[in-house]
Amino acid sequence: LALAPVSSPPVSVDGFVREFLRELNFGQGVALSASTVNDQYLALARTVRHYLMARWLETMRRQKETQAKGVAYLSAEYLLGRQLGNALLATDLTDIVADGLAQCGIDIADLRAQEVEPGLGNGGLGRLAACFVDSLATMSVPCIGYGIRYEFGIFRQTFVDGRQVEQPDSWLALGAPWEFPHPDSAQEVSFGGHTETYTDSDGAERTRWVPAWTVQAVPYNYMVPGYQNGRVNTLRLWRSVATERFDLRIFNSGDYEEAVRSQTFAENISKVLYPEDSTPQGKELRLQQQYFFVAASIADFLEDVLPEDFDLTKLPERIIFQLNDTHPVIAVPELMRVLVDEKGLAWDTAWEITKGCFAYTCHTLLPEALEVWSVELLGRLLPRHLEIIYRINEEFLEEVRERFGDDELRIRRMSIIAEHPERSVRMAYLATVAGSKVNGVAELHSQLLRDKVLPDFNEFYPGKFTNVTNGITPRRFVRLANPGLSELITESIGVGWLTDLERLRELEPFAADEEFRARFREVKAANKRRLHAVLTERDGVSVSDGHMLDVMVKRLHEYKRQTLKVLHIITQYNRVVSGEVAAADLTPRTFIFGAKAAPGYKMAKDIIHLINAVGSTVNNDERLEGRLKVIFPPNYNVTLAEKVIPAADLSEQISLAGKEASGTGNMKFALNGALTIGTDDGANVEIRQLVGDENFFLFGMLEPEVEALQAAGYVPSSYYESNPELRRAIDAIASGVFSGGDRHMFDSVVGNLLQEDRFLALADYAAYIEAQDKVDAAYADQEEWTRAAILNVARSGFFSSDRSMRDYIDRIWHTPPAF
Ligand SMILES: CCc1ccc([C@H](C)CC(=O)N[C@@H]2O[C@H](CO)[C@@H](O)[C@H](O)[C@H]2O)cc1
Repeated sequence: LALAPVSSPPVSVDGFVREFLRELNFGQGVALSASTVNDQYLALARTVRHYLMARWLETMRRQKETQAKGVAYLSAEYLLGRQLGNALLATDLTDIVADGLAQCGIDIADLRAQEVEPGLGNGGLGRLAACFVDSLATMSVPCIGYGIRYEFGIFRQTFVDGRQVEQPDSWLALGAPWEFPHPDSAQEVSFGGHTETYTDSDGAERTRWVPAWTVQAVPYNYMVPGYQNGRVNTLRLWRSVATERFDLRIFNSGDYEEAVRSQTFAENISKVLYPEDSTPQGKELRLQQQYFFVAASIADFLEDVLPEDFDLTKLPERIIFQLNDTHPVIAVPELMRVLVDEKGLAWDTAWEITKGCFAYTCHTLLPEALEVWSVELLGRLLPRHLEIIYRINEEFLEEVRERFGDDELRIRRMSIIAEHPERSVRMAYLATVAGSKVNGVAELHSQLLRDKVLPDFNEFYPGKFTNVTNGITPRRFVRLANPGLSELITESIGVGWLTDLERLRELEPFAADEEFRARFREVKAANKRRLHAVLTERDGVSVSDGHMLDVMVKRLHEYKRQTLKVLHIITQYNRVVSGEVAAADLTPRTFIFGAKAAPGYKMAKDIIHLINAVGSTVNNDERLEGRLKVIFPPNYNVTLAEKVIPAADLSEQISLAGKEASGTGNMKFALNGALTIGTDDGANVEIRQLVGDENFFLFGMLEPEVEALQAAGYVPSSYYESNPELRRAIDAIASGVFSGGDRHMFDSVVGNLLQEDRFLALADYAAYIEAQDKVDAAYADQEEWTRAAILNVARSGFFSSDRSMRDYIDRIWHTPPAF
C-alpha cells in the first residue's frame, strides 16, 4: 500500500469549516450547538495542528534524511506565550479561520482569549529561548529545543491589599491541545546509588554507576512553526513518571499510600517551575530537575535521533548542545558518562567529543545567580558525575599548572571545585572549561564577563569568549502584538521586513513625513484604546486618554530599580501637593507596572506593596486632577506584554549600570515605537548607539563610575541629606503618606535605601529626575516625539532574534540553514 505523503486540509474557508466541525464533533465529542468556548478552542487548536502536520512530518523526514548539523537547545525554561495566534500567522490562515468560525457563529477573538499561555519560564532567559527556537524554525535551521514540561508553570500573581499572593498555575487544567505525548519514547533516568569499578571483557579497568532509583522521562512534543516557510521544528519537553507506577503487592497489603509513593515521588520532578530568577536556593529537587531533562535529552538524541551506526567521534559535526545558562551544565559529565561508561570510549576521545559538542551562554552578572552545587549533594544524587567532574577538574588544573606553573592562588581561583564556604562545584566554571565557546548576551555584558566575572578563563582560553547580543522575534512582538503598526510598515516599505528586520531602515525617510507621523500616532492611540479595553475587562482599571504611558514591565528585582521609578512618581506627586507645580502644568502620565517577585524574595515583595500603596494614594488624590495615574495589573506575562508594549510611549530601562546582562523588553519597546529612558547598561548601550543619542533619554553613572563609587565607599544617606526632593520623597514614605499614617509599613524599603542601597538608586536619583523632566518637555512636542519614535523603530532591526541566530551560527554553532 503506497502511502500518500500527509497532506494538509484544504486551505479554504469551506475546507477549514469542514475540518473544524469534524474535530469538534469527533475529536471533542460535541455538537456545535452544545459546544462551550473551551470545546471550540480545543477543536480549533487541533484543526490548526492538522494544517501544520504535513510540514512537521516533512521537516522530520528531511532532517533524518540529510542528517544536517543542528542545534540542541538545552533550557530549563521556555516562556512560549499563547500558541494559536502564532500558528495562524505561520500558516497564513488567520483570515480563513476567522471567516470560517464566523460562519459557525463564533468570534475568533473569544477563542484566542480562551487559551492559557504555558508559563514554563520566569522571565528574560525563558522568553529568549522561545524567541530563539521561533527564529531557527523561520530560518530553516535544524533545531530541537529540549526542556521540562512543568505541570505547574510560573505562579499566577494576585494582589491582596496590594501585596503579592501566589496561586498555582494549573495551565493544563482545560486541556493542552498543542502537545503530542510519546510515552513509547520514554527514557529511563537514574539517581542516587554508588559507583563501582570492574574489569571488562578485554581486561580494561572500567567504572559503572549502580543507581538507587529511576524514573521515566516521557517526551511531549510541541510544534515550533517557521514563519510561512513550510517548516516546523520540534520542542521536546520531558515529564517525569514513576518507572513502577503502582505497586499492587503493597496495595494489596493495605498500605495504599506506600503503593503510590514512588509515583508521587517521581512525578514531583517535573511538577513545578522554580520561581526564582536570580538567587538559586540550592534545593535538591532543582538539581533533580536539571539532571532529569538533560539525561533524557542526551539519551533521546543519541538513541532516537542519530542513526544506529553513527560514529560518535563525529558527534561535534552533527550537533551542538547550547547550554542556556548553567542550569543544564550537568549535561557535560552526563555525556562523558555515556561515552565512557556505556559506549566504552576512551576518556580522552570522549573528552575531545564533549568539548566539541557544548557551548555556554551566560545570562547574568549577579554573583549570587551563578549556580554552585555542594559536593555533598552532587555526590549523593549523582555519584558517577561527581567523579567525572573531579577528573575533568584535575586535568584542567594540570593544564593551568603547565601554563602558569605552581601559582596556587590562580589554581584555587580557577578550580571548578570551590573549597569555601563548603566544597562545591562552580557550574559556570565547568561550563567554561567544557564549552567550545562562552558568550554573554550584550556587548557590555560580554566585556564584563571577560574582564570581571571570568577574567582568569578569558586569559587561559584566548578566543573562547565571544558575544551575541540578544534579540526578539518580530513575528510575535511586532506582527502579532501590533497589527496596526505592521500594516503601516508594510504599506510604506512593502512585505519581507518580518524575516529581514534590518529593512526597517527604509522607514527613516518617513520620519520627516507629517502625514506618516499622524498615522503613526493614530496607531499608538489605537493601541492605547485597546489596552484600556483589555485592562478594564481584565482588572477593572482604565487607561486615561491623552496620557503618556510610562511603562516598567520586568521581574521585580532590586538591581532593576523599580524603587527609582517609585521615587520619581512620589517626586511628581510632592511637587503638586506642595503647591510648587500646578496639576494642570503636569504632563498627564499613567505609570504602568508589571512585575512578579520570587516568592522567597521579601524585599521584592515589599517593593510591590509600596508601588500599590503609592498607586492608590496618587490615584485617589483629587489634587492631582487625574493627571498622574498608577496602574499595576497583576500577573504580568507574555500575553499582557503583547497588549502593554505596543501602547507604551516611554520604556523604563533603569537598572544600575553593569547589572542587567542585556534586557529584551527594551528591544520590544523600541521596535513598537516607544522612547527609552535608561542607563548605559546591557543592550541599552547598543539601542542608544543605533537609534541615536538624540532619540534616547540617557542618564546615570556608567559602569566604571559605579565601580569607582563602590570602591570609594558609598553612603546612600548622604544623597538623602543633600537632595531636598529626594529627602521629601523618602520622608513621604516614612511618614505614612502612602500607608494611612502607618510610619513603619515600609521600614524595610526605606531602611534599605538609606543604609545599604546596594544598587545605588539614591546616587542616580538626581540624574534620573532631570532626565524625566526632559521627557516631559520632549513629549510636549508631539511631532518631534513621533519623529524620534519612528526612528527608534527604523533603527532597531538589529534586535531581531533572527540576527542573534545568524551570530550564533557564524561564531559558535556553524549550523547553516538546511533543506
Ligand atoms: C535561580 C537560578 C536562576 C538564576 C538565573 C536565572 C536567569 C539567568 C535570569 C535571567 O532571566 N536573566 C536574564 O536573561 C535575559 C536573557 O538573556 C537577559 O536579557 C536579562 O538581562 C537577564 O537578567 C534564572 C534562574
